[in-house]
Amino acid sequence: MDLVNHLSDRLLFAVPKKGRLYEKCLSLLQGSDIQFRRSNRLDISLCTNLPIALIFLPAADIPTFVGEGRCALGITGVDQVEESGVDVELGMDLLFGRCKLQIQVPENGKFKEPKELIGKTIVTSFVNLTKKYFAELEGVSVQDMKTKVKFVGGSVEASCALGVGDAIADLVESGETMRAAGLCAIDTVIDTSAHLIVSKDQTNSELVELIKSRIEGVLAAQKYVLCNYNAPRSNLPGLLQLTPGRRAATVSPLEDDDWVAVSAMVEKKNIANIMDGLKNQNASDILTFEIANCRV
Ligand SMILES: Nc1ncnc2c1ncn2[C@@H]1O[C@H](COP(=O)(O)OP(=O)(O)OP(=O)(O)O)[C@@H](O)[C@H]1O
Ligand SMILES: O=P(O)(O)OC[C@H]1O[C@H](OP(=O)(O)OP(=O)(O)O)[C@H](O)[C@@H]1O
Repeated sequence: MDLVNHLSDRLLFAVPKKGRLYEKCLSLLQGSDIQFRRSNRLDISLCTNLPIALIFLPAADIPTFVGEGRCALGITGVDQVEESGVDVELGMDLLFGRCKLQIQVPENGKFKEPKELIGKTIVTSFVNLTKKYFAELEGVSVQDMKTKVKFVGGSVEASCALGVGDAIADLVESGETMRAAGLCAIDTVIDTSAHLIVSKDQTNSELVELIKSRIEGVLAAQKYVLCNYNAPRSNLPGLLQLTPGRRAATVSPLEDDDWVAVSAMVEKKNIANIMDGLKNQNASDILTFEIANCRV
């Protein structure tokens, strides 16, 4: 099929083709019912149920494609957006791919503070962010700074041991890679997480809003459970303080006038404590349900 000729009337949505964000993006697309089949080795997939084409790109290239208006939407890390310096709208924090770009030095080496690295060589995949950081540290423009910033495309953590640089600027999530390489962080350049990014030139706001609303629904379904219980009417004010719901709890009458049924969305991470509190205030038949999907 001549794919390119099928793109003109579709919204182009750039998603990472591999790496740390890939699996989470696929499950977000699945939860949003954006259906597609990805053919082997092909980086463009036409959606079968919406006028969208998914463009699979390296996470680092997505800001450029969206920033230049070639793709209306994209998913990538804020670190990549800041590194590219493009003007895109940060549409939504997707709450995964959370990590920090940090300045790291050999653990038992001579450098303890960022200022001691002025004039030294820093190795990174984030050349622009690292230059900006050191230019600010030196109090000069990027052109006039003394610190040298060297690009490598991956395995940045090996650079100090191999003598390629004095320090590195690299992403840290659990800290395992850094510790295994005998490095420690002495400062954070930027905190990052995956975001939905939106082109300022996009022309299909209706479809963009539909996709945003579906993704918001997937995120809310991950964050909340539905909690149902029966409550003595007299205890309702105290019980509703525990389960106020996202907007408000649903309270329905029961055959027994002294009791009501309550249904509310509750944050998953608090559910055990909330159920204990409901029980202490004489609620009964307390049930919680996973939310498969929702619109919020
Ligand atoms: N350890 C991590 N934990 C969480 N998010 C990360 C981590 N490493 C990278 N990311 C996020 O994922 C984005 C893409 O990084 P990744 O290393 O997967 O890129 P890649 O170069 O496309 O893939 P690969 O490393 O497989 O070649 C980063 O810009 C960052 O936002
Ligand atoms: O703090 P941690 O949980 O150990 O994660 C940090 C590591 O993850 C990223 O690399 P990745 O493994 O994606 O491969 P790369 O080095 O090829 O970029 C990053 O560049 C670090 O090396």
